Formats: sequence, C-alpha cells, structure tokens
Amino acid sequence: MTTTERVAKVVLVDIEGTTTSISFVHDVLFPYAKENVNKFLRDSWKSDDTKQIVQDLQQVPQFADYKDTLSAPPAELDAELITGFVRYLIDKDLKVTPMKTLQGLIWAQGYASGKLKGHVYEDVPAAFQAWRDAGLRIGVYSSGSVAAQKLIFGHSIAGDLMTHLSAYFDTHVGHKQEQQSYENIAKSLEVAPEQILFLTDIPGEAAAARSAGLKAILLQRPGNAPLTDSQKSTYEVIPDFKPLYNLQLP
Ligand SMILES: CSCCC(=O)C(=O)COP(=O)(O)O
Ligand SMILES: [Mg+2]
Repeated sequence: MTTTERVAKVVLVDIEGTTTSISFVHDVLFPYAKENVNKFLRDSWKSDDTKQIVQDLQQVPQFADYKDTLSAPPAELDAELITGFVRYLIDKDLKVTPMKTLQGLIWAQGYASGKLKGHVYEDVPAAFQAWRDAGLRIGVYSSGSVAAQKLIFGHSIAGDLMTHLSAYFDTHVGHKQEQQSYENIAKSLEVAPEQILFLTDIPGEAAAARSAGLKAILLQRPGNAPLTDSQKSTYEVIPDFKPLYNLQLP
C-alpha cells in the first residue's frame, strides 16, 4: 500500500461508496426515482425543465437500444415511453446526464416531504469539520447531479453539511473515468492538480484523477466492491475518513 502525503488545499469527495453507502443509493434513492418518475413526468410534462430533459434523453444513444426492447413501441412520444426509458437506465446504472438531472428533481420532492434523508457515514461530518478547521476547501464530484449532491448533504442524517462544501461537480464537467474531467475541475478550482486530494471507491476514477496530477486515495467502505491486490498496491486504501482527520495545508 502506498501512503499519500497528508497535505492538500482541496479535498474532492465522491459520494456513492465514499461519503455514503452504496446501499442507500441503490436501495433507497434509485427505487424512489423509479417509483415516482411516472407521476413526476405526467405532472410536469409541459414545463420547460421537463421538456428539455425529455429532448436530451431522446439524444442519448441508449434510447434507440431501449426502443428495440419494446414489443410495441408507442407511435408518439409520451410520459410512459420516457418513464420506461428512465427505469431502464436506472436498472443498468447508466450515468446519463439528463437522467441524473431528472433523478435530482424527483428526489427533491422526497427530501422536501421528509421521506428521504441523505446517508453519510459517521466519520464524514467530523472529517469535514477537521479539514475546514485546517483551512482546506472541500468539493464534491459525483455522477449524481449538482442539485442531487446539494440535497444529499443539505438533508443528511447528520444535518446540513452543505456549510462545509464550497464546490460541486457532476458529469457536466466530464465523466469520472476521464482525465480531462479532473483537469477541468482543477482549472475551475484555480488550484494546481497536485494540491487536490480525490477520495473515491472506484479505481478507474482514481486512475483518471491521478493521470491529471491529482492525489487519489481509495475507500473500502462496507459493501463496496472488493479491490484487487494490484489496486491495493497502486493506491492507498482506507476504510473511512479517520486516517485523514489530520490533513493539513501544504
Ligand atoms: C448525488 S446522490 C446520488 C448518487 C448518484 O446518483 C450516483 O450515480 C452515484 O455516483 P457517484 O459518482 O457518487 O459514485
Ligand atoms: Mg463512488
């Protein structure tokens, strides 16, 4: 296991498998979106936001694949067809940007009604506080939309954690396994890439971040996919944020 230098100006955190359990995302958030997508689309079908999302969803390459799975595709585009497509994307966990935007709008209703509360591991609020006390900035980079990120941290089981966060990035900045995305993030943060520490559960994301010059550490939270010996020797692997409570500015 390599050991990462304990200095950074910005800590960039992934959500699912890093700050938050995979189970919360897959067993609570995704089912909530699948259950409520039809009503959401019917209620808002004529709104500009929904019209834009529907238009963008039709441009997604997987839309044609989905229609091929239907024995009798509808002649006209309607809320039922888009509902089916959204559920198809969620089942395949495809991180398609307009679907992620739509999920965020649906979850907003769940958080507002109190049916949803964002899961965060117990070491997360303490780490956020310690890093901010040490003068570091904290940013989020997730495939979930920026709106969804703000909801999960703003309505978390540990209270409003948004007060700790100063930057949010989603797939509008690029996909998480692409080097260019991390270069874009460093540019946007106005920080040299090597001053950013990225925390994630996915080795492909850590590799992309590292190729852009960021530091990267892997999380092995309960329920995360097991890491190979090669991955464990390539990256520092930690079970939670506690080993990082003492991060300092360079
Ligand atoms: C922003 S909360 C929901 C997380 C989500 O939708 C998702 O796809 C998780 O992606 P991540 O990049 O955080 O692993
Ligand atoms: Mg993740």
